[in-house]
Amino acid sequence: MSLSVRSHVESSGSRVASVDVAQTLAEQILSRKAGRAVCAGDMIVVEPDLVMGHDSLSPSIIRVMQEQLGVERVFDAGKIAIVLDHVSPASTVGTANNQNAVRRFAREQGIQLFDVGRGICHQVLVEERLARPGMLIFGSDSHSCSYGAVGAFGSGMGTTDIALIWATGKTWLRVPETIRVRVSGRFRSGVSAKDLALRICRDLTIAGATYASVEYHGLDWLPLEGRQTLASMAVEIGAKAGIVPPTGVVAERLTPPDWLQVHPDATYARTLEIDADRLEPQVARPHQVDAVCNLSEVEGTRVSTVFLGTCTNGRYEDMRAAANLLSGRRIHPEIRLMITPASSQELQRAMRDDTLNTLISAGATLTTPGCGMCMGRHQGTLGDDDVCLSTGNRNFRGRMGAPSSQIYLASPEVAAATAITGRITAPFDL
Ligand SMILES: CC(C)[C@H](C(=O)O)[C@@H](O)C(=O)O
Ligand code: SF4
Repeated sequence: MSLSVRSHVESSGSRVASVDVAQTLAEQILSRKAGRAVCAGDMIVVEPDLVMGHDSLSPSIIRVMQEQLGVERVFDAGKIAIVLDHVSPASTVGTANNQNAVRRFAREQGIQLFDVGRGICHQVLVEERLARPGMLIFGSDSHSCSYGAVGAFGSGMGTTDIALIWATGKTWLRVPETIRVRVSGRFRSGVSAKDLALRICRDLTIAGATYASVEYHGLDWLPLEGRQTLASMAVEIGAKAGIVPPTGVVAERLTPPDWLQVHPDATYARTLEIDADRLEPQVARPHQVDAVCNLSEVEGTRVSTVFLGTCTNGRYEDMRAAANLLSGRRIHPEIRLMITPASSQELQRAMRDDTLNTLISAGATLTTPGCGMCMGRHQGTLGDDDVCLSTGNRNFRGRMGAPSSQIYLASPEVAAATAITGRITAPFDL
């Protein structure tokens, strides 16, 4: 790709590339961070705007930084956030000790810590407006692509890479190619952003966007929570990032920078077209996220547990959608309906109207905001032969507990309908 590039000096004095050719959103964000115009395939060294760590990996990140790299203090405490969300509150002595060590570290270093009960890292960073359009954000969690919901380039990294950023403030990456998903129309009643996310997994498959950035077009009307659902699942198709252009509600809430614009002439490796009008409820069967079919193909499958939660679908609107169906009804007597709000703020929103009361009156069990049973480590771990319908993003074998258990993934609407009948059920069939 040949570029015709102009460079200019911003008032701040830093040299920033401005480009005559159309760039993808990922190229625009990474050009700002690299200080020059970059395109897919370039190797760059960048200084991220924000680096997130959570209770699962922070203990080992701290060890690698201090013991292996020999660096005592983080590069800039103001650019780091730690969230205790994965097994929170702690369920074992080992977890409790690890979390206490992380608390001590955050206090000593002056790092902002979101403690037990505040919520899932990806939800908290958006609520706190720490994640904003145009930012480059890395997190010690594969679903850090979720920050694409607000027009940021978010990506997950492992312990060693995050430890290196905490120590030096820098990291390197290859600028990804971009795959465009172009959505037309709107969802009909009973269909939501989760069905779109699952449809994208079905069409692109788990390896279909390997190392790419995915741009979602045609969704200016989609509310923030729907964008979060969509962006959180970008990693399930192998993507490095998944970015929803910061238009509509996100533009109103977070004022994106002028330089971040969709350019229809940008180079896309591939374009996937989806008609939202014709989308049916989608379900991912065990044990792969792209084993997706129309709900009608698995309708009637017996389940023992329904889980409403996670960074993909644990927000107020998800609980509300479930409450609309559960209002005046009871869940099936052989079903456990576990509800784990994505954050304390989402829980409070559900308390302000009759959402929470409706869910609990229908027989749901409420747990502390956080990841809940998503990874099977507490608050509802599945036993042998349990069959769970989850609003989460992963259905790998044994993820939520026993290796012989099974996980189906679907929307909150399908979760509520299924909790009522005890079998996989479409929301409009009630
Ligand atoms: C524990 C963490 C490292 C993991 C991830 O990276 O995604 C978890 O959040 C998950 O959803 O599987
Ligand atoms: S809610 Fe689930 S998918 Fe999201 S960060 Fe937590 S464990 Fe990972």
